[in-house]
Amino acid sequence: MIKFTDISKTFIVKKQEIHALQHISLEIQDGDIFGVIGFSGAGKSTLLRMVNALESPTEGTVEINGRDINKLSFNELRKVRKDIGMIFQQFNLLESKTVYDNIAIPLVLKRMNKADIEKRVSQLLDFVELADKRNAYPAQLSGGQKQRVGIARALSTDPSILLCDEATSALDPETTDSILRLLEKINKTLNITILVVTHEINVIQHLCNQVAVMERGHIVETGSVLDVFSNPQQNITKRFVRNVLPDTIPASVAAKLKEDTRHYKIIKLRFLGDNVEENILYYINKHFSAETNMLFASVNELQKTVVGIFILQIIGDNTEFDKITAYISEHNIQWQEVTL
Ligand SMILES: Nc1ncnc2c1ncn2[C@@H]1O[C@H](COP(=O)(O)OP(=O)(O)OP(=O)(O)O)[C@@H](O)[C@H]1O
Repeated sequence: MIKFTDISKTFIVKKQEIHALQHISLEIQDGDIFGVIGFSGAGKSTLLRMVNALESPTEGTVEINGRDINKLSFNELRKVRKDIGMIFQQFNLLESKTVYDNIAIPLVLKRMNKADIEKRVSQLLDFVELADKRNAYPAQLSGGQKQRVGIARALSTDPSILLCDEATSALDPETTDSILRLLEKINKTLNITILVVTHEINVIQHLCNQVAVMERGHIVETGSVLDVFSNPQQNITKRFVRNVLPDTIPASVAAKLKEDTRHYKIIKLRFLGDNVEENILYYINKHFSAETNMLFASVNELQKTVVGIFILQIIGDNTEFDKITAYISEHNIQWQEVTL
């Protein structure tokens, strides 16, 4: 487990204090794919770099499997670092070395013998599906292939934790997808805990099971991806989530509604899992004296669970509206009134 307890980090630049992290407490369980999302400057990389002690906190503690990594001796820290792989947005490969040699670097530094290095690098090349690029140089590779080399290098020492700093931000959507599938395979088949920092919500959506949202050095919201995405609380979270799970009335529909002179209210419904299959709209139309009009609908899948968002105009008086919303609540469907 990785445990941050009340972490703060202040940088001092030209006598000015920069509060990069403020009172962060977070637990990342073994086996998690944990995503930290935030805009540029939120403090994500600083937080990530605390895990392998590339940054040390001004206050607070970082523990890995119960050991405070800032209290380790030099040799102990070296050992812990071997258990933590890291990949980067710009891949950080040595241009003058072949793919094989880049992957072998940590093993050479570890003084592994040549035959064992050969065996391990060959395994890794197969794992990241780059066996045919063994003798190529980084300049001859695509971005996705370079990141695969970075991943193989990070896995060479057989770590139990992998840190990913904007690992797909330099890649096109299709290549991003293939790297996300590879990271998922690493988590599932090698049982490696993955900590991802990103500003791309689709990375969290398609890869992570847990998420923390960072804003100006603080964690403002955290939880399972399903919980946070299906019911975001903070404005920044809503902004991110809206990009992958839209939940707003299209502008042209809103303009028409403004001209509607009938008495109506608007509600947003969020369905999770099996709830989606219930034909609630049919029931409302049949049993209440109100007319419903679907203004917006989206159905997506998150963590293998279906998430539906419907926005309904309910035309009728307030008594019927109250009955309808009571009925919806009874069915454990989240709803909220929406104003234009
Ligand atoms: N070594 C440093 N010295 C001084 N200030 C720093 C240092 N590292 C980070 N900062 C500052 O700390 C804040 C958080 O930076 P950090 O890189 O962690 O954010 P981020 O969320 O990862 O953003 P980005 O995605 O743009 O890297 C920023 O204001 C940054 O300028």
